[in-house]
Amino acid sequence: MKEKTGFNPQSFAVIGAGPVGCIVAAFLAKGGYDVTLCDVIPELIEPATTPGIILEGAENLQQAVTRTCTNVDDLAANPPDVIIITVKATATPLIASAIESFYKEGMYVVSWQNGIDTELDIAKILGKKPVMRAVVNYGCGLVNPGHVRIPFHHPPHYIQELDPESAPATEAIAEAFTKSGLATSRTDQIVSMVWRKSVMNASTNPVCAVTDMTLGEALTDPFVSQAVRGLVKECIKVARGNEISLGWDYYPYCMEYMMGGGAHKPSMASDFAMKRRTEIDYLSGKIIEYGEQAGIETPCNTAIRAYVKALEAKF
Ligand SMILES: NC(=O)C1=CN([C@@H]2O[C@H](COP(=O)(O)OP(=O)(O)OC[C@H]3O[C@@H](n4cnc5c(N)ncnc54)[C@H](OP(=O)(O)O)[C@@H]3O)[C@@H](O)[C@H]2O)C=CC1
Ligand SMILES: CC(C)(CO)C(=O)C(=O)O
Repeated sequence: MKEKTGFNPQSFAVIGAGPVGCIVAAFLAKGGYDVTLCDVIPELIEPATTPGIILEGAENLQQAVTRTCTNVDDLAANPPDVIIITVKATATPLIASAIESFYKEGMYVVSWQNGIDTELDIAKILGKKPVMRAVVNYGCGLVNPGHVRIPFHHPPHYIQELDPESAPATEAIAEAFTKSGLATSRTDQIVSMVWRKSVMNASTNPVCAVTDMTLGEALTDPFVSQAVRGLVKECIKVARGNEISLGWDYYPYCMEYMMGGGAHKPSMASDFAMKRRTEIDYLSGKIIEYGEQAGIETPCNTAIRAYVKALEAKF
């Protein structure tokens, strides 16, 4: 069952019971898989077994998971075939370290997150072989613990392994997701896919966080929308400077995708509302870092990162 060519995942652990993790856990459980949902906050996982996770909006479903736990170390007793990481990017290294204590050959770990290079944080600890990166194409928020509102869902989601030898396992995991109702495709262009999503996140998440605006409001406000467009153009320059292909039609695609977000407040706005650390280092921070690498100035990203960091410091 765990051989390279015959990987057939049956058990999944989802780490993080925020809206993104609840969606993954509910779909995989509906697909008939053994699903453990893990979160450090007991109240967030409590409803996941009874009455079950509730999804509403672009997807409508009520589904119980197999079990829950409050500590990644609890997974050691019965290690799952696949671990899906659905926490904010800043928590990834800590989780990878916890997984290391019970990791064994044949287990796979997926970064189902936003942000640039999150998968490298995992690979630094576990090596490349078990690590996969995904690009998530839904917008969501928690109404209550275990109750998720999904304003939009644009399948498919994308996934790729870091080590080419793990490609058959990626195919098997994508198939399990797809069979469960979350259409997911294996790609060999994950870096481009991550950047296509991250340019949107870097251009809107911090702006919506500091202005407390929805995507629709930020993109239609005469002044704020100029800031967003400036960020998008700067991020595109940085991608090009690093020879990362976004596709010839990227600018209109990206503006349309973000406008389609309408009344959704990006996840960084929820972080501000809850006074939590944000993913700014994995969005604007990475754009600035890659800009420096290619000799491209990034004044828009540098400014928005400064505002987010200054406000974050007050939490
Ligand atoms: N919300 C959205 O619309 C979308 C979000 N994304 C991305 O998906 C990822 C997850 O997002 P989201 O669900 O909004 O995140 P949330 O922060 O709402 O949920 C993550 C949960 O994981 C918990 N957690 C943190 N560390 C651990 C740990 N060591 N063990 C167990 N649980 C832990 C967090 O607790 P605590 O709060 O205490 O840290 C939190 O409850 C992010 O990268 C986000 O950018 C992608 C697409 C859409
Ligand atoms: C806004 C959205 C849904 C897509 O850009 C997102 O990824 C987030 O909320 O972090």
